[in-house]
Amino acid sequence: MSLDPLRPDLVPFLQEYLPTVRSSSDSRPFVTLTYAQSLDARISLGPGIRTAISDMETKVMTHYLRYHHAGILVGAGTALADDPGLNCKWPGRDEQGQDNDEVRKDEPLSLHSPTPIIIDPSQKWRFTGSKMQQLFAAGEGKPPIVVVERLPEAPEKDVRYLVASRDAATGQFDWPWLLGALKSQFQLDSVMVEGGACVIKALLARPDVVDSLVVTVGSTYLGAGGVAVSPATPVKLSDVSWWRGKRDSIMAARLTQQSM
Ligand SMILES: NC(=O)c1ccc[n+]([C@@H]2O[C@H](COP(=O)([O-])OP(=O)(O)OC[C@H]3O[C@@H](n4cnc5c(N)ncnc54)[C@H](O)[C@@H]3O)[C@@H](O)[C@H]2O)c1
Ligand SMILES: Nc1nc(=O)c(N)c(NC[C@H](O)[C@H](O)[C@H](O)COP(=O)(O)O)[nH]1
Repeated sequence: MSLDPLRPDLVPFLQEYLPTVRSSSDSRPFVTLTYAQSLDARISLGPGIRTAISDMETKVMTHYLRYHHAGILVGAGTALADDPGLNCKWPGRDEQGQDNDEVRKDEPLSLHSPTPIIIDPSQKWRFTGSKMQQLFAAGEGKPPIVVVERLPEAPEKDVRYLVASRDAATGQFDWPWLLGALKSQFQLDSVMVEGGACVIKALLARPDVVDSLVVTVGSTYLGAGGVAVSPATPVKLSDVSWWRGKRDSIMAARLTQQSM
């Protein structure tokens, strides 16, 4: 499936939320948390159900964001439910370094696609047979880094593994450690987090590791059976901007450290 051109006003709208070069002494990558939700704050029709919320205009925007990140991270729940490709289909930048829909037609899509990162402690997802593997084989995407609790006895071909530490309090992988390892061991200086619910909820509470938040709001209700993304406690935002498309709107913002 090919994409429509990017709506030009999305370029200035997103500019201040895109990854900036972080100082080499920074221990973690630039992190953008991004997802699409319905008007009733659902991200899918139900657990494990792949649900299109974004329309073409905002889908292109997601690929534009992918173009600007070195890594793209999802939880195992999303990898299993959606079988995502996680590549970048958006064209690229011209010789002047300007974002441009008309360039890069002849380059392989893998060149500017981010590296997929799957958080899969108990290794339920398989690269073998996935859409991601098909894209990699066709030169249209990169192979993944899978974040695991221990190395598998039979590692999958082309997969790189990151063995992660669990946070003593939550039993979950520790985000600052994990992000730091993606930078120090895999040289990823920017990571776009695409979900799903478990990952989004956890990171909405982490202004210490999230630099930008980009939420697409689709003009649809998914109903009470849908998977909600309400964080455990209130979250305050700053630097809020809205973009309005034909059907969807996009909010870009930053999480704040302030208490309510
Ligand atoms: N609308 C959107 O933008 C969007 C985006 C992504 C996913 N989705 C939807 O979300 C649903 C999946 O959500 P979900 O919450 O089940 O899955 P998820 O993708 O958040 O994955 C959850 C799993 O990831 C692992 N995990 C995540 N963080 C971890 C951590 N810190 N430490 C250890 N393990 C960790 C665990 O195995 C956990 O069970 C699907 O229906 C999918 O279609 C929607
Ligand atoms: N922006 C956005 N709008 C949506 O309507 C939707 N369902 C997702 N979901 C994000 C999740 O990561 C999906 O798995 C990927 O969007 C799969 O995308 P690709 O296979 O790479 O095209 N994201």
